[in-house]
Amino acid sequence: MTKEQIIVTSAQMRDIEGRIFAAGMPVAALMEKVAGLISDRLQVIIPKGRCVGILVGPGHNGGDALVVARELHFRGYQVWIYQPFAKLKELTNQHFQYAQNLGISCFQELDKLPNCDFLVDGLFGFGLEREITDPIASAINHFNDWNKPIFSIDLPSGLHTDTGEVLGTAIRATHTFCLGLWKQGLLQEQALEYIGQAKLIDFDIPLADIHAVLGEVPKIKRITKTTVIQTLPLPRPPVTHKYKAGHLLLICGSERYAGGAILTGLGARSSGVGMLSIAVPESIKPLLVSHLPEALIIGCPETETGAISQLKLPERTDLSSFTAIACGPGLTKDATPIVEQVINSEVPLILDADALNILAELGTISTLQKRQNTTILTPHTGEFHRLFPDIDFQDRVKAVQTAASQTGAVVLLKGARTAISNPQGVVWINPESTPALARGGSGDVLTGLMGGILAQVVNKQVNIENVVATAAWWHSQAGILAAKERTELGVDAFTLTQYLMRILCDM
Ligand SMILES: NC(=O)C1=CN([C@@H]2O[C@H](COP(=O)(O)OP(=O)(O)OC[C@H]3O[C@@H](n4cnc5c(N)ncnc54)[C@H](O)[C@@H]3O)[C@@H](O)[C@H]2O)[C@@H](O)CC1
Ligand SMILES: Nc1ncnc2c1ncn2[C@@H]1O[C@H](COP(=O)(O)OP(=O)(O)O)[C@@H](O)[C@H]1O
Ligand SMILES: [K+]
Repeated sequence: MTKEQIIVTSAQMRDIEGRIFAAGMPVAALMEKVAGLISDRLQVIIPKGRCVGILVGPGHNGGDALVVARELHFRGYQVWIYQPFAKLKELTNQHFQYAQNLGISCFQELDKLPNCDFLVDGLFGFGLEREITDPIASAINHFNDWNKPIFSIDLPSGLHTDTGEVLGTAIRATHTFCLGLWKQGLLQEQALEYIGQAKLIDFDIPLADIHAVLGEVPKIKRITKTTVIQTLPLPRPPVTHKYKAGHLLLICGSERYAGGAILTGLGARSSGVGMLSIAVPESIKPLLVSHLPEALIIGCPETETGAISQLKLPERTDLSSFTAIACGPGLTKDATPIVEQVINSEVPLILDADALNILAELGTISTLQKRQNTTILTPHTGEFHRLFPDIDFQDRVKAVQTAASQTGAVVLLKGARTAISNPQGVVWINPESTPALARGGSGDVLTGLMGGILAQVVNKQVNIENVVATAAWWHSQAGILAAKERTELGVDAFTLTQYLMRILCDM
C-alpha cells in the first residue's frame, strides 16, 4: 500500500492528525513543514519577483497560507494578504500578526486589492463545515473572475472534503496541493472543474497512524500502476498453452451495431487472452473475421431485427467451456433470452451496455440473486439509473458501494472518475482520465479488455475488483497517451485500441 493509493475523508484525516499531535509533533512545527513544502513547489513553478496574493481563512488552512506568505516574502516575491475574518484560530492569528509586523500588506476589502500574477488559496481546507455565505462567497466569485492561476492549499476552498460538492461557491483552482493524503472529494466527479492539476504533498505521515485509523487494508483506494502490475498475468509462465491463458467468450453485436462487436474484440485482443471466441449474428460474421482473424467467430441465428436469437456454440462446447464471458455491447434489447441464458450460467460474467438495459427490465436485484459466480456490471450514469433507480447519486462512491452490496456484483460506474466497488464496499477510484474518451465505442473497448484480463486471471485467486480496476486504469491511460499525441479530439475508439499496448510497453 502506497500513500498515493490512500484516500481519506475529513474525519479520518482529523483522526490521523490527532494521533500525530498526541504523539508529540507540535502543531506549529507541522504547519512550518507543510507550508515549507508548498513554498518550494511554488518557487519551482513561479519566477521570483512576481506578485502573489494570499487568501487567508480563519483556520489552519489559513495558517498554512500565512506561512507560505512569509516564506515567499523572504524568497523575493511581492506578497499581499487578503484576510477578511474577524476571528482567527490562535496559531493562525500569531502568523497573521507576524506577517503584519514584517510589513507584508494586508487587506480586508476587495476593492483595495492590488493586481497580482497568481493567488494562493488558504481560505478553507478540510475544516469547512457549512455553506459559504457572503461576503466570503462574493470574494471567491470575484477571485475566480480574475482568471489568474490559483494554487489551492489542500483543496479548493468551498468543496466538501468527502463528496466534492460545492458548498455555496468554490475557488476554481488551476493547481491543488493536497496535503498528506488524498481527500475523497478530490476524486469525485462534481469537484473536477474546480481542482485543476492536483498533486499530493507528502509530509511524512507515519504509516502506523494511517493504518490505525483506516485499518490494515483501507477500504477506499486510488488505482495506481502498482495495482495493475500486481494483477496483470506478467510474466507469462514459460510453459503454457492457449487454453491455459484464458478462453474468453464475447457475446456482442447486431446487424445495427456491428462496429461495437469489432471494438469489443479489439479491446480483448490487447489483453493478451489465450483464446478469444466472439458470438455475433450470422450476417456480420464475415466482417468480424476480417477484423479479428485470430478469433473464433461464432455466427448465431438472428431475429428479424438482426439481433442474436440463439447462442449456437460449436460442437462439444457449452458455456462452461469458457473461463469468462463478456456480454452486451451492440446486442440491442432483442437479445433478451441470450442475456438470461448467460446470467443463468455459472461462468464469471461481465454485463455491459444492452445487457445492462435488459437486466434492468428483468429486475436487477432479483435476477442477480440467482448467480453464484463472479458478476461484473459496467454501467455509465444512464445505465446505472436504469439498474438502480432508488439509489441516491449525490455521492458516487456511496452509490456504487450500495449497488454492489445490493447485487453481490462488482460494479464499475463509468465516468470522468470511474468508481468500482465490490459487495463488501471495497472501492477503487480511477484517479486520472481524459474527456477524449467521451466518445461512442470507448466503453466497448473497455469491456473487451476487461473480459480478456478476467479470463486470464480469474482462476488465480485474484480479487475481482482488482481485475476491474486494472482494466479501467489501462483503458484510461491509453486514452491519456493518445490524447497527448493526437489532441482530445483525436481519440476515436479504434485509435484507442492501438494505444493499449503502448501503455504496457512503457510500464
Ligand atoms: N496542523 C497543521 O499545521 C496542519 C494543517 N493542515 C491544514 O489545516 C487544515 C485544516 O485546518 P482547520 O481544521 O483549522 O480547518 P480549516 O482551516 O479548513 O477551516 C476551519 C475554520 O473555518 C471556519 N469555517 C468552517 N466553515 C466555514 C464557513 N462556511 N464559513 C466561514 N467559516 C467557516 C471554522 O469555524 C474554522 O475556524 C487543512 O486543510 C490543512 O490546510 C494539515 O493539512 C497539515 C497539518
Ligand atoms: N469526461 C470523461 N473523462 C474521462 N473518461 C470518460 C469521460 N466520459 C467518458 N469516459 C470514459 O469513456 C468510456 C465510455 O463508455 P460508454 O459510456 O460505455 O461508451 P460506449 O457505450 O459508447 O462505448 C468509459 O470508460 C468512461 O469512463
Ligand atoms: K484551500
